Amino acid sequence: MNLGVLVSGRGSNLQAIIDAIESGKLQDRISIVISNREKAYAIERCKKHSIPYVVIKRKDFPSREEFERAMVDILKERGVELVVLAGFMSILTKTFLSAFPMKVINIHPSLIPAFQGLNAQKQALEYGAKITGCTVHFVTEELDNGPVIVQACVPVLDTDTEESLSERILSYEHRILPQAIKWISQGRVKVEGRIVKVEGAKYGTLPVNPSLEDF
Ligand SMILES: Nc1nc2c(c(=O)[nH]1)N[C@@H](CN(C=O)c1ccc(C(=O)N[C@@H](CCC(=O)O)C(=O)O)cc1)CN2
Ligand SMILES: NCC(=O)N[C@@H]1O[C@H](COP(=O)([O-])[O-])[C@@H](O)[C@H]1O
Repeated sequence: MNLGVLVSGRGSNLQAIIDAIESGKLQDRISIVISNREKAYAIERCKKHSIPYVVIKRKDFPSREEFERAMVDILKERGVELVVLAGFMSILTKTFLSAFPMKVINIHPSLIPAFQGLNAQKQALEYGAKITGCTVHFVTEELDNGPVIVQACVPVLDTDTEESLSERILSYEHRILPQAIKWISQGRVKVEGRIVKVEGAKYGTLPVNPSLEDF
């Protein structure tokens, strides 16, 4: 599958995809990386791994619609079959999503629908949660509440700061995101309304549901 990865920041989830491809665990290829921030460290990762990238900034367009259309045009030109939001910090509208129906996935650092939006890790701490986690879901117009592909539970420690909890969650993000991409690439992810089933995957055992097979 041709992947298009959208980023805004450090790019550690992008790196997890790169590592999975370079190790042979993923047979897919990253056709293009789009960053909406010029100084995103994810861009340095693209340079290091010779991955095509482009910076497309919202402020360079008169409307959100034209911003999104510019991204769609590049992704279509590159023959992208699956769009992966890997720390992409802009809410997508129908303009973008209608161009890739049920072909956009996102990694979110909580067990959605809990703690949607920004700073999910901080929300969990402030709530006093003892368990949080991360989710890979299909992206819909609704924010952080699309059909769930896979979730991982992560404990919250009394001593946790936003940084320590974020790092613990990231260690699972870096596994469930490549795994979700692999399952989609294998054609095993079936969506019926809001229900997602991964054919042949083992459900019901934590901390990851369904159980990972490759990461
Ligand atoms: N239609 C959707 N778009 C996006 C989703 C989604 O589920 N549906 N997921 C997000 C990723 N995300 C959390 O996982 C997220 C990203 C950004 C925001 C947000 O409030 N963005 C602000 C700008 C914030 C900034 O620039 O710092 C905005 O777009 O106005 C919330 C959640 C990706 N898109
Ligand atoms: N609401 C979206 C959101 O909070 N996404 C989160 O941003 C981080 C990006 O890290 P990365 O740039 O190192 O992959 C990740 O923790 C991802 O789950």
